[in-house]
Amino acid sequence: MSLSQAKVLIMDDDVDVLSAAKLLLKRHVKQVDIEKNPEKLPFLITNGQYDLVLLDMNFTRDVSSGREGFQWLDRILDIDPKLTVIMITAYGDVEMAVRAIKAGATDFVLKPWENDKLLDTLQAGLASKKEATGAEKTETKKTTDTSIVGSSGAMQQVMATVERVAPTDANVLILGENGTGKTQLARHLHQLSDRSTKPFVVVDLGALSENLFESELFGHVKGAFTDARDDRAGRFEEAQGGTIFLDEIGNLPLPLQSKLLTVLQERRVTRVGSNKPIPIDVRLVCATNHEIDKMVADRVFRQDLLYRINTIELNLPPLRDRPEDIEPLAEHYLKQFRKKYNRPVASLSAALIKKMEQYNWPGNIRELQHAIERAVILSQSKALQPEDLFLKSNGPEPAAATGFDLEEMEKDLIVKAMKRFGGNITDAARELGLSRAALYRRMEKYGL
Ligand SMILES: Nc1ncnc2c1ncn2[C@@H]1O[C@H](COP(=O)(O)OP(=O)(O)OP(=O)(O)O)[C@@H](O)[C@H]1O
Repeated sequence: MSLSQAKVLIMDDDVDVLSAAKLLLKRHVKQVDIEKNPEKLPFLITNGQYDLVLLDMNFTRDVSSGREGFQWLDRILDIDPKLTVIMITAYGDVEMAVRAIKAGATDFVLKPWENDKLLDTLQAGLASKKEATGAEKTETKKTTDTSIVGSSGAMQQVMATVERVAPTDANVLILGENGTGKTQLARHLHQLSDRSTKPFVVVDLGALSENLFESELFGHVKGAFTDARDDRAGRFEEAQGGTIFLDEIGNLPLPLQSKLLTVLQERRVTRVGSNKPIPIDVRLVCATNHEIDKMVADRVFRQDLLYRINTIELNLPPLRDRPEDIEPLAEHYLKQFRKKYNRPVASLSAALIKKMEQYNWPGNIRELQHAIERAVILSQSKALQPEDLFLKSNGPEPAAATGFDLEEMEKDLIVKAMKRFGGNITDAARELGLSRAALYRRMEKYGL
């Protein structure tokens, strides 16, 4: 849809913003209405009379968190999921803009805006929403992407082993730091196996409370404990014929380690509260980011269980040890997120690739994925630039930063407040609980 055909609603509690936007837009769109009170939103959009809503993130009642803006965004998309919603955010609030787009907003504009930029954003928003709704129908059937990106020497070795062992029923233990791709590799292994048409069941043992472990893994019968209102199959039974992936196996408490060992030896599970064993046919893949050998030496992990689960051991190296994989992974995510968020970013600049290769990626592939997602959402250029990529600082924190330096903290707060309010001294001072003069004095002191 072209902008000149669009009916637009602007929702902001600042009347100056409303009148400035209306003045600009009425020359470019078919209809423009303004509204100050967000409570009227549901009523206004229920009849589907608007093509686009320009929505403020920060209503006065909730100036800094944007929470109210998010609530209204949710509400709008509940009523009309196809509506194009463009968020208005204050300068310095990009974090919130990123969250809003992930939550379903089409795009955002920063306040104060440049008129041409605002018109471009609205036009692009209207065009992209249409494409997205068309694509939606074909996406629904899409299965999880199990491809493994990366062809460094280390990954080639891992992949060669995976291809060899996938068709067998050998138990596999995958070792690696958080975010190195252990779950992804387990999925891939399952896809390559003869069990690929059967279930792949993931159990995150790190996220289960200790008293739930047993019934989650092995199931329970009605009345086995207070909350057991019905018979329930455990995850092993769910995985029947397929693969069960036990993530964070290092978290399994010792008593359950012996139960798991028995299940693996006998290939049968017994639901909690029952005495009837059920035969199971599952392939077991486990993973951990703990030093499992050390856990055995410390007697917190049973050696005989380790022997059972690590018939084949795969080591996924951290990303910093395979820098050759960084660029292909970044390209992979660039394509994925460009499509998902309908962004015009086409490539990675050479300077950005260099910056990524020099970084140590403590969060590994997951961190890289999030960094590219954020950069794609925020970037204004065709090629992603180093400044588009927000990274935690390299290496450990300097020793001084571990203490509390009051002056540093004060300076930091002032910088943040000034950013948030786009350099507006009055607003920043109010947020900091200072008079304007006191804020000026401090800014001078810190050379800001
Ligand atoms: N080789 C790869 N190619 C493409 N994407 C990958 C690859 N490895 C991992 N990913 C993606 O990176 C993210 C993190 O991977 P995954 O969850 O498999 O890591 P993990 O090691 O299991 O993490 P954790 O230790 O926190 O459980 C996922 O979104 C996954 O799809």
